[in-house]
Formats: sequence, C-alpha cells, structure tokens
Amino acid sequence: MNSATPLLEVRNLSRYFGAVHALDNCSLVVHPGEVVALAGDNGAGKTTMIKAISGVYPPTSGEILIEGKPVTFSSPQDAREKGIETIYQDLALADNLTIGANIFLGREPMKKLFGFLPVIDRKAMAEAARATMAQLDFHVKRLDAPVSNFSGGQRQAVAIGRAVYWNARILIMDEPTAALGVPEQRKVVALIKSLKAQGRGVVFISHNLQDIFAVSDRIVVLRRGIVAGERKISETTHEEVVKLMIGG
Ligand SMILES: Nc1ncnc2c1ncn2[C@@H]1O[C@H](COP(=O)(O)OP(=O)(O)OP(=O)(O)O)[C@@H](O)[C@H]1O
Repeated sequence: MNSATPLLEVRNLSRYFGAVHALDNCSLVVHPGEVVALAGDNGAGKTTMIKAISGVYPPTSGEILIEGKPVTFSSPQDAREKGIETIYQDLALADNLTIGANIFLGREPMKKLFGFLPVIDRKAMAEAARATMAQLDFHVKRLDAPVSNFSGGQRQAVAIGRAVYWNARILIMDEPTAALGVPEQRKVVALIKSLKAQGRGVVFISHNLQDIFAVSDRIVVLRRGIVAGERKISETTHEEVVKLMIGG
C-alpha cells in the first residue's frame, strides 16, 4: 500500500430515500492514524453516511474504497470483515458478562477438557481481554466483573477493545462522548488518541465541538445532505464550524 493511499475513501456517495436526498454526492477520506470528525445539525446526513460506510444501507450511487480498492457491502458483517467496525451509542454490550466474554460474544475460544470435551477457554478470554485493554492503555482491576459495574467511559473502552481485538482498521464512533461526564469524556478522547497512535482510522460523529477539537485532525461538515465544508482542525475555529453547520 502506498502511504498516501487512504484507509477509507468515500467517493461521490449519494443515498436517497424516495424523494429525500439524505446524502448527495458526498466524499470523505480517512488516512491511517487519522481522526476525522463528521459534524452537522440534526438531519444533516451523518447517520446515513455511517450506515452507508458500515454496510447497513447500500448507496444509491457512489463508491467506497478501502486501501484504494472499491468495495461493496451487502451487510454490516461484510463491512466488519473488511476492517470497518461501527460503535453505536448503545455499545451493544451484554451487561451481565465480563470484558472477555463481551469481546468474544458468539465467537468464544474453545479448548478440550480431558483431551476431548469442548469447553469455553475462559483463561484465554481473560488474557485476551487484559492484553487488548492494555494495548489501549486502559488498565482494568477486575477482569471477572460484569460490565454493568463499569462507568460509561469504561463501557466505551470495552466496545472499542472488542473492535480492536477483531482487527478493525477503521472505527466509526457515533457520539461516543454524549451522555458522559467530563472526566469520562476525557477518557474516551484518550482512547481515540491511542487508536490513532496505532495507525487506525477513526470517523467520529459528535455534536460536541470541544471533543471534536480535542481529538480530530480534520472535520467534515454536512448540511442537508451535502458536504458544506471540510477543514483541518488546526486551521479552523468553533465559529467557522458552526457557520458551516447552519449555513448563511
Ligand atoms: N430510513 C429513512 N427513510 C426516509 N428518510 C430518512 C431515512 N433515514 C434518514 N432519512 C432522512 O435523511 C435525512 C438525513 O438523516 P440522518 O439521520 O442521516 O441525519 P443525522 O445528521 O444523523 O441527524 P441526527 O443528528 O438528528 O441523528 C433526514 O432528512 C432524514 O429524515
């Protein structure tokens, strides 16, 4: 792969729902180690964009490329297999299970008891959980505790850990800091920075400009289904972004 090749490229993507043009000719690139914020007012098209990238909605037209190769997804599973993992606000965690069990949900490692009886390898799950969370610089005291005991930021870390364990190269995060207190928001920002340091690409949807400016390299602003503007974070201001969001 050429180092200039984006990890993810969305090229002139449109998605219509009958007469509603939820997205019209929108483009977006994410390079390795880059965090791109996707911003926009309610109804701007953010959710439609992430659903197109994650295999939920086939685009009406346009292309999606991963490392320069055109791809089409027939399902979220398909997108996942190509390295795109989407973390929605509900996080899709099983509350009564441990971090390890959440990472392996439905794909548990097995071992043979007495050389023939297949059982879940809980030790391997716990070790994978520890190593994965350490990779994110997130140190958990109780690997045997159910995730229902965890704070919002810790739960977000488990969802990210699951994506990382299964080799997601591009993580799409829908409002990961919404509904969190300030210290927890900081933890999530730190987690996103560690994904970036590992060379993964992140698309980060948020209404919170402070978080966007704390963690993103670039921002793509959608307005009523079109890209209203794209800026490097180092070259823009909150005021300019708000103007792009509301227009005029
Ligand atoms: N399944 C659908 N059927 C019809 N219209 C839809 C559908 N999904 C989205 N839309 C329309 O597409 C437009 C973009 O919606 P989308 O949910 O992508 O915006 P958003 O930026 O995510 O908004 P929010 O911040 O409120 O979640 C809206 O006008 C919405 O009503």
